[in-house]
Amino acid sequence: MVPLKMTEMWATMGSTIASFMFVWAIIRQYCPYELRRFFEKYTHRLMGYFHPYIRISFHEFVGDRLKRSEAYAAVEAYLSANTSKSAKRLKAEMGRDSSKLVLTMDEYERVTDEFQGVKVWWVLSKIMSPTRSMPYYQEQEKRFYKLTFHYKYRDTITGSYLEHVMREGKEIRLKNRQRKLYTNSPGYKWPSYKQTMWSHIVFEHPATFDTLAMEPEKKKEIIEDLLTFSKSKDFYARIGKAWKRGYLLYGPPGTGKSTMIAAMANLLGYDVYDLELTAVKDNTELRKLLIETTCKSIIVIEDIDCSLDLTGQRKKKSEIASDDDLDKVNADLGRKEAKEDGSSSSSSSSSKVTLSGLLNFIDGIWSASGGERLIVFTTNYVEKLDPALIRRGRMDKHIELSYCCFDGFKVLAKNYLKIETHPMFDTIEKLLGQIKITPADVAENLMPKSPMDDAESCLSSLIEALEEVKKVAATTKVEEQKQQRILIKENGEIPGDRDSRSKESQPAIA
Ligand SMILES: Nc1ncnc2c1ncn2[C@@H]1O[C@H](COP(=O)(O)OP(=O)(O)OP(=O)(O)O)[C@@H](O)[C@H]1O
Ligand SMILES: [Mg+2]
Repeated sequence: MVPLKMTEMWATMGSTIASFMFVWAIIRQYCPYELRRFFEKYTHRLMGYFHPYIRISFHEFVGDRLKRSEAYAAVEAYLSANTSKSAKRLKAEMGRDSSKLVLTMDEYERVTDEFQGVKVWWVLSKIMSPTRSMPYYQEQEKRFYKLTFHYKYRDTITGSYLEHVMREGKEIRLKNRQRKLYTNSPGYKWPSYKQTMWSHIVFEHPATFDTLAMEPEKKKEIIEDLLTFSKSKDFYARIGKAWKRGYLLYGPPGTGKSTMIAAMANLLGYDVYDLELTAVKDNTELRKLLIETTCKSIIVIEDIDCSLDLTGQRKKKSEIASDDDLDKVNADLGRKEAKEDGSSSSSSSSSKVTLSGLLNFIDGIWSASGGERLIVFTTNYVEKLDPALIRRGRMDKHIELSYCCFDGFKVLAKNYLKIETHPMFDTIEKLLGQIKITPADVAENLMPKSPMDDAESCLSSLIEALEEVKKVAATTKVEEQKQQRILIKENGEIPGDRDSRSKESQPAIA
């Protein structure tokens, strides 16, 4: 036999492939679905003998097509983030929240990925398949990602690589999702057929830690604490503790407690559940609300001191007990109330949520479901709260939001006026050292009141306001001293500190 020359060999191979492709194209076009599947099945089997590669498919819809496959969505997110730079044909779609354009690889585009030195290939393909539900024969597109790799790396790819793709893909999806602000407020009554007890809107608060006015070291410490928490899944599992953390934010009105919650949610990419405690019927409903919260969320109870008469419940018991017995009563109270399950309700509110119900909500067995949750309480009067409610372990971190310091002012000046330094800053620093003014008041004075207002006029208006506060505070102090002298003269009585709390929230000389 005369050996074939190279060029002839290539030509023979080329024509064989071309004829095969031609036959395949005719089969695809004209053959019924069953015959095509049959042909495909045996071609794949035949190819398997010569082809040392393994393929794994991730179909978009599995089974009845009602729900998109989680695995497919994770692969899509992973590839969109990791390989969209190398893909040459991309598909652009608005994200589910219609806020930004998402680029994913186009159909039949093939991209390469590398994991621990092993190369793999991904292709987005589609097949036509008949739908069963239709009364007449109809074909529908079924998309799937196909992963190809050499059979030598089977264990690595089916094990750690796919685990890595799923984990990263899920994380990317969580990060890109539209975040939500939930409420259980009665204003948002849910219809009886609705499954969930929470109503929600899109969470779009612009506050960040960069725009928050507070001492830089304190800010840094809080950010680090939050980031450490969000990365500590394994740590919490190891020490046998539910993956959640409690924050108590306290301080006078207008010092940035609510703003900080928004900044926390934006830093970690969490949803926010704003729990209106007075709208919760009883402990059972509170537990239901808790179960319905998802992971990666912040559960907020604002103004916890006003939410329920929690301290009142304890005072009634304490009236019949001596001071020494008080601690014991307090310790037993939780257990008793748990048994009563709401019967010892607060008289001042229609809500039957008890202190023990709330304590259970924070760290009972149910609170562990879901994981990765922050519980944040805010209050203007930390001293009014029951110690059991805010003890470490329940409220792990206590953060005081206080009056505006010079560092805080500089953050506000940068946000509002876009300036980092100005000759008037010295006067402002001196005045801020002498008086107490909230960041909310400083911010209000830095806000331009007309289009003509520039940085200088805003700073002047702030200095005027600070001078005014200083004058009022000085007059108040003189008045108080006069009152004190009169009382001492009349009764020899040294005035107690009963008014000190109301003075706290007033502007005063520091
Ligand atoms: N520390 C801060 N940094 C930046 N802006 C602040 C700060 N504190 C207050 N503000 C401004 O003041 C407004 C009111 O602040 P915020 O609602 O966070 O106060 P709050 O402490 O929650 O008050 P309240 O105790 O009355 O609920 C905010 O919209 C924000 O613009
Ligand atoms: Mg607030």
